[in-house]
Amino acid sequence: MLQTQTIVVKIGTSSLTQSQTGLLALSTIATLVETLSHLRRQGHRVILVSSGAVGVGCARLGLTERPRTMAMKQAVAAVGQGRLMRVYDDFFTTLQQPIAQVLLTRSDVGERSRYVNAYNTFQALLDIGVIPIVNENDTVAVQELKFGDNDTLSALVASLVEADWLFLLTDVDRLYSADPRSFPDAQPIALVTHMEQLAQLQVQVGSPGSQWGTGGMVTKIAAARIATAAGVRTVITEGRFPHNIEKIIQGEPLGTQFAPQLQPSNARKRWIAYGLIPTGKLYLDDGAVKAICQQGKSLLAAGITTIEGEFDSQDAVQICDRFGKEVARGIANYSTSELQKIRGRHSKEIATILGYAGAANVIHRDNLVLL
Ligand SMILES: Nc1ncnc2c1ncn2[C@@H]1O[C@H](COP(=O)(O)OP(=O)(O)O)[C@@H](O)[C@H]1O
Ligand SMILES: N[C@@H](CCC(=O)OP(=O)(O)O)C(=O)O
Repeated sequence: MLQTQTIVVKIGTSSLTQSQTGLLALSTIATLVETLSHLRRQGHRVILVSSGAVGVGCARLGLTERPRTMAMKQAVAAVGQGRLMRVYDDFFTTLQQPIAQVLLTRSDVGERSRYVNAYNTFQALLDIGVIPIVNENDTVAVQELKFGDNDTLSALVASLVEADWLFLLTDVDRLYSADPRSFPDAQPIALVTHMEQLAQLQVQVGSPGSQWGTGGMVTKIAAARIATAAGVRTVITEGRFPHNIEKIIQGEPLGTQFAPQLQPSNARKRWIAYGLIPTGKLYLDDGAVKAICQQGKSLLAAGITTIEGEFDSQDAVQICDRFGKEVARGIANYSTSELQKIRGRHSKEIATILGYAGAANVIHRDNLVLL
C-alpha cells in the first residue's frame, strides 16, 4: 500500500458545469466526491480547490454570460459559493466524509503570519480527516489583490501544505502542443521533466476554452511552474473522469505530468517568491544578473540600472534582466527613493550618499529567490 500522500485537486468551472446550459455536471461531481472520499479512507490527506462560484451563481440567477463588472462578479460569486458548498456537502455527507469551506484572498498569503496561520489551519483539518474545499474569496477580494484564477491558488495551496500531488482537472485530457480545439493535429504531451521543455516544444497555450473558464492552459502552466518548484508533482487531466486520479497515483501515464524539482526551495523562499505581492521592479545589468543567477550572490546597488514602482524597505520586488524578463524576486533593503539615489553606485558610497549607514546589499541572498 502506498504511503500517505498529500493530494490537492483543482476542478475548473468547465468540468463542474454543463457547457450548453451552465447547470451543474452532477455525474462528474458525484464521481469526484467518490474518488476523493476513497482516497481519504485510504489514509491520504486531500484538499479540493473548486471553482464554480461565479458559474453556479450565473446558473442560479439565469444569467447567460459571465458578468463583466467587478461588483456583479462578486455578487454572483456570493450567490454561487453557497449553492456550490451545499451540493458538495450533500454529496460528501452521503459518503460520511466531512468537509470544510476555506475561502482565501491574496493578502491571506501575502502576510507571513497569516500564511503560517493558513498552514496551521490546513494541517489541523487534514489531521482530523476533513477535506477542505478551497476557493478564492471572490466577494471581498479587490482586483489588485486577487489570485485571479484558481489554478494559481491551487498551486499556492499545494506549495503551502507541501503536497505530493497537484491535479488540475479541466475539460481536455492533457496538454497539447497547441489548443486542440483550433488545431486538431496538435500533439499530446505526456511528461514534462523541466519547464524549459515547453519552450523547446513551442507549446501554444491559447486562450480559455470554455465560456466560463478563466485562464485556459496559460494559468495551468504557471501553476505547474509554482508547484513543481515546491516539489509537487503536477498533473493536467480530464475532469470528466475523476477516477483517473487514483490510476495516476498508482503509476498510469494519463494526462500531462510535470515532474517535481528535485531540490525544492524552502518554505520561506517559496513565500517570498509567490506569497508576497511585489510592489516594484528592479532592472539589472548583465553582470548583476549573472552574479545572482549563476553565482548565488546578493544583489548590490551597482548592478541596478532602472527602478519602477513605489515601495518601502522590506517590500517585495521583481528583479528583471535588461530585456524585462523576470529572473528573481526578493525583499528590498531600501525604498524606491533611496534606491534612486544609490543605483549604479558602489556599496561603500551608500552611507555618504544617503547620509546614514544602511545594508551593504540591496537584497541579501537569503531574501532572494530565483525563478
Ligand atoms: N496547448 C493546449 N493544450 C490543451 N488545451 C489548450 C491548449 N491551449 C489552450 N487550451 C484550452 O484550454 C482550455 C481549458 O481551460 P479553461 O477553459 O480555463 O478550463 P478550466 O475551467 O478547467 O480552468 C481547453 O478547453 C482548451 O481549449
Ligand atoms: N473563484 C472563481 C474561479 C475562477 C477560476 O479560476 O475559474 P476556472 O478557470 O474555471 O478554474 C469561481 O469560483 O467562480
